[in-house]
Amino acid sequence: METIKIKYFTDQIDKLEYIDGKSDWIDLRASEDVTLKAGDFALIPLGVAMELPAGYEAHIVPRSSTYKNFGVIQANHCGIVDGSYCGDNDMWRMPVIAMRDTEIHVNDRICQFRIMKNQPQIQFNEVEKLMGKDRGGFGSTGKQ
Ligand SMILES: O=c1ccn([C@H]2C[C@H](O)[C@@H](COP(=O)(O)OP(=O)(O)OP(=O)(O)O)O2)c(=O)[nH]1
Repeated sequence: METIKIKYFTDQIDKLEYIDGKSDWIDLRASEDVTLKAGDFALIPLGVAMELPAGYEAHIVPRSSTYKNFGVIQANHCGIVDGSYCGDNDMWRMPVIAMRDTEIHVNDRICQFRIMKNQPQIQFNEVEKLMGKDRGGFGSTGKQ
């Protein structure tokens, strides 16, 4: 079990909940009404700031139903919340592009997140040649 210190910027959204059993991703809610025209970009405020456990970051992605329900695509595809994003004003946001005219209402569950362990420290060791066999890529194994 890990503990996350959380600050809510509004009492208009339900508290975040870890639900055991179904999916361990945690839904995030819009903390304001947002009206968008097709093609608009917006940073949807998620109404929370958190201090993650040491050595963790968080990944934010859409819910499976986000596009169907709201007609928006997450502009950065996967949001990365660094552990250092833990100040009193570091509210989480979801960057979106509207594909149709749409309304997102306060307290709508718009995306989801999980925490992930930071990768180990990495140093790059430059070489002239790699000894592995070329694998090919980008369709090299065909279609079927
Ligand atoms: O979908 C996201 C992505 C990021 N963040 C917050 C947390 C993250 O730690 C911070 C900065 O993100 P990142 O470093 O990926 O963005 P940047 O474009 O490099 O901005 P910066 O200049 O703030 O580093 O913004 C969000 O709230 N939602």
